[in-house]
Amino acid sequence: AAETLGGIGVGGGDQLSVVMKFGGSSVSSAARMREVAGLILAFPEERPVVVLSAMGKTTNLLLLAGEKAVGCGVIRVSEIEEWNLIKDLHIKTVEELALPRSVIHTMLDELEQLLKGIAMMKELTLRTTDYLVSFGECMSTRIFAAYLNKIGVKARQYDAFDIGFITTDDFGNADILEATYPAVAKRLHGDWIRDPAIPIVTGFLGKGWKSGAVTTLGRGGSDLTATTIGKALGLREIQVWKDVDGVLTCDPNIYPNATTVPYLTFEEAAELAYFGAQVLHPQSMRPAREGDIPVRVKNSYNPKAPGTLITKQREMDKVVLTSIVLKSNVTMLDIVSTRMLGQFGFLAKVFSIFEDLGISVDCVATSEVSISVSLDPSKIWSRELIQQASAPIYMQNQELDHVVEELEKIAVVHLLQQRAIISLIGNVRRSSLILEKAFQVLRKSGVNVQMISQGASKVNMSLIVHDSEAKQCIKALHQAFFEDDVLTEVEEEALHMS
Ligand SMILES: Nc1ncnc2c1ncn2[C@@H]1O[C@H](COP(=O)(O)OP(=O)(O)O)[C@@H](O)[C@H]1O
Ligand SMILES: N[C@@H](CC(=O)OP(=O)(O)O)C(=O)O
Repeated sequence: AAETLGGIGVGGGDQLSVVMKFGGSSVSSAARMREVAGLILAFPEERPVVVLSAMGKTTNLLLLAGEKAVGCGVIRVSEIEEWNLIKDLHIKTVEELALPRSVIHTMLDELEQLLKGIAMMKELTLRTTDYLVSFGECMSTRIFAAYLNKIGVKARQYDAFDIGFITTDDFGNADILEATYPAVAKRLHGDWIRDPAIPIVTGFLGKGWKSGAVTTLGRGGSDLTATTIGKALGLREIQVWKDVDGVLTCDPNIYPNATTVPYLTFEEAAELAYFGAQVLHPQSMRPAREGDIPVRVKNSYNPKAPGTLITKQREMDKVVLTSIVLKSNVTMLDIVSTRMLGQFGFLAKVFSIFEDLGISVDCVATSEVSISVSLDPSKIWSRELIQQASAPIYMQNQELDHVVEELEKIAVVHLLQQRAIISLIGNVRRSSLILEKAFQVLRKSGVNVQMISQGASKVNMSLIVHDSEAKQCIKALHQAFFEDDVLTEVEEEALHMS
């Protein structure tokens, strides 16, 4: 028979049923942690695995503290502003939750030692950076598990790198390896059967299979931790709790009139994330799709809102456009063959150069003798964990110079910077309608589209414009597709035809 712990029914025989992931904004303070505990307890019929990100902006603060430690000297480490903010936030949270300081004391000591080590070595490798940022998730989960136990809800903290999250050794952007699924399932399920307690797992982290060192899954990687656990355990549902009402029709920071998209397919969500919507980690849909486990995006600040439900299929008949996504600071390359190689030899060579340099391409357009590509900004500087906008400009340029140098052996290359990709995620069966409307809007706004990429994906059409015009375009497109009540004739016709 199921015993009840603090309102959550946990019977040893029952399977874990859902994964609930809470992002940094959901657990940014003691008050928020209390609310999150309340949210978990509000579903007493569930047996959740909880995945947490670092509190608030801790990951950014750790990165900045590390950068400062490189240049400040051991003695001044204690004065690093970001280190003090991290320390104060975690100590304050522990105190406000009336927990003993010992919950995070060792972690804070180790973190200070690490910053001193960085200061002493005057260098911060990618491997050390991952170890450094891991303290964020290691602390938030320890605090939250201790709090649940204190209020009588049995919980057990886990570091993902100790329970089978095996990854490649690409520090800062590691990929999860297949061996992770059986290992994580065995550990979490086994512990649950033996001694039921809500697992509280660190998001974002893994263990490199060769190095044995802590790795991170790329910014926002806790979403991927959650879907990986969902697939590993074959759970009923994966919930990702954010600070917005779900996936929205566009980034609310760009245009506040964005509204919630109630349903998405895995494919739509993956494209949306890949093309830059910060709301989901680009790789996070893969395990959910493979395990066919629904993902629900919910707002921890507004739990009553229905959120977004992401599943394998959905009714597409009435769908025209679902969401508009912007990827800024994109670099384009126009590569015109010098005809030293035949056409297929030319294309093969261009892509082998990208492969050799580890550079990902987002959009591609070709003619007989030329090829235009846009380069994924986060991938060009993937070795830089801090978001690309703040990556040192010399580093960006060095990497680009290298690409151009290699390509110039077989082609004339024009580098076009400060471009933006506007991705229209929607029903590609209505591509003519979507493009007609989009081009009408852009023409009225006086914007010239520099490249179009459509066809490879069933749900996405991409337009490249100049960065300086992009936000204005998003606003105008949003108004035309989502705010004009009256369907235009052409839309009605298309809907009738379907
Ligand atoms: N299309 C979109 N839908 C929803 N949120 C978006 C979208 N594009 C960008 N965002 C931003 O993503 C944020 C949520 O993602 P993230 O910060 O990773 O959440 P968390 O840290 O809670 O996991 C939102 O606060 C919003 O500003
Ligand atoms: N803390 C990590 C991982 C993460 O997923 O965070 P969030 O869920 O707050 O986006 C980051 O900031 O990248």
